[in-house]
Amino acid sequence: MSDARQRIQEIIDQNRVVLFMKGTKSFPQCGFSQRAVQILKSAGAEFVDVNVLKDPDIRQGIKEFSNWPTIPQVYIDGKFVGGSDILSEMQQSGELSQLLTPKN
Ligand SMILES: N[C@@H](CCC(=O)N[C@@H](CS)C(=O)NCC(=O)O)C(=O)O
Ligand code: FES
Repeated sequence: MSDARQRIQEIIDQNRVVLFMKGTKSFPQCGFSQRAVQILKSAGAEFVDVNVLKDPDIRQGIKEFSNWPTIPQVYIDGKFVGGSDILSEMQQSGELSQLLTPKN
């Protein structure tokens, strides 16, 4: 396993909700990432942010890991959920709050 792959696996194993993004949740550096932050916040999610701009290996690695070409990327319970468009759709359908509700 590559170093980036291993680090990504650890991050998603150790944190229930993770947003791989450009910038940080307090200072997003792209509108798409900002939208993802807003959606997660409005859903009341506690989440960890990973700034891919600070780490080119993670920026590339997360695309391969998820088989998804763009940032932001959200993981919930170790599973890839999607980018900002998917997050927005799931917010509107109510699926997002369902996913965020702990199962046990
Ligand atoms: N429609 C996408 C928008 C995300 C997007 O287009 N991201 C681009 C620009 S920020 C990207 O990650 N490009 C590759 C890169 O910058 O590494 C979504 O739903 O998340
Ligand atoms: S950084 Fe340019 S669109 Fe995201």
